[in-house]
Amino acid sequence: MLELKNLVFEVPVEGGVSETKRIIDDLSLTIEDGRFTVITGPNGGGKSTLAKLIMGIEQPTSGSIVFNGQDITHASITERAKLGIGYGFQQPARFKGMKVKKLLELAAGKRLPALECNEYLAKVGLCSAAYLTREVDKSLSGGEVKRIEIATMLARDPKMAIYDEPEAGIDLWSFDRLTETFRDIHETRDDRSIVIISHQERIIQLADDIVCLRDGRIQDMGPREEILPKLGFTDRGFHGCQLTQPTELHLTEISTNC
Ligand SMILES: Nc1ncnc2c1ncn2[C@@H]1O[C@H](COP(=O)(O)OP(=O)(O)OP(=O)(O)O)[C@@H](O)[C@H]1O
Repeated sequence: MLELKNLVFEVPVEGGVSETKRIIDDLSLTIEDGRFTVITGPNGGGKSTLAKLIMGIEQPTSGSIVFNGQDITHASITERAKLGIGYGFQQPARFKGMKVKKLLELAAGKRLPALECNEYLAKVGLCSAAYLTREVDKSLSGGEVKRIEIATMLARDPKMAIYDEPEAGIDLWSFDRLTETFRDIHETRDDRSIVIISHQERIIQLADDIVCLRDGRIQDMGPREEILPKLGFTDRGFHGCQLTQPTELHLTEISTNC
C-alpha cells in the first residue's frame, strides 16, 4: 500500500527572492495493493511531478510517503526501486551501447531466454527479431524507445508500476496492443498495483480507481463507475474534472506484421 500524506512540493519562482510556486498542494492519497489506478486531469495539474515524488526523483517540501508501512520520504531512487516501485518515464532515456536484450535482462535482474524477451516485446507491439539486438540509442524512434521502456517494466514486474502517459508517441496499432497488455495485467494481477498517468479514455476505462488532479490538488477521486461519467468523454460536456484534449497519437512507420 502506498500512502501519500499532506504532500507539498514547491519550487522557487524565477526572479522572486523568497517566493515559491506550489506544484503539489497538501495532497493525501492512498493506493491499496492490487489496484489499477489512473491519474488524469488537465496539463500542468501536477501528475508527472507526483509520480516523480513517489519515485524519489523530486523531494517533497513537506509531507510524507509511506510504502508498505515504511517511510520512504527521504529514500533514494535505488532504495525505492529495490522496495518494488517502478517508474516508466513520459520521455524515456536512451542508453548508447546497450542492446535491447541486455536492458530487458537488467530490468528483470537475471538472464532471460529469447522466448521470454519475445513475449515482453510482443506485448508492446514490437517484433523481437527486429529489435532484440538493436541498441537503445538515437537510432530508435521516440515511440520505439517508449515501448521498449514499457517492455522493461513488464520484465521487472515491480510491486507498484507507475507509467507516465504510456500512450504518448505510440502509433495506433501499438496503442491497441498496449491497451490489451494493460487489460491482461489488470485481469491477472495479484497484489501488484498499477498507476497510470493518462488522458486516454481507453486506458482510463481499465481503472479500478480514477484520480483527477488539478492545480496540484485532488479534484475528484473514486471508483471508475463513479468518476468516469463525470469526465464527459461521450458528450464532451466536461462536467466535473475537466480534461484537455487527449494526447495525440502519432503514427510511426514501424513494421507491425511481425
Ligand atoms: N522543477 C520545476 N520548476 C518549475 N516548475 C515546475 C517544476 N516541476 C514542475 N513544474 C510545473 O508544475 C506544473 C505541473 O507539471 P507536471 O509536469 O507535473 O504536470 P502534468 O499534470 O504531468 O502535465 P501534462 O499533462 O502536461 O504532462 C507545470 O506547470 C510545470 O511547469
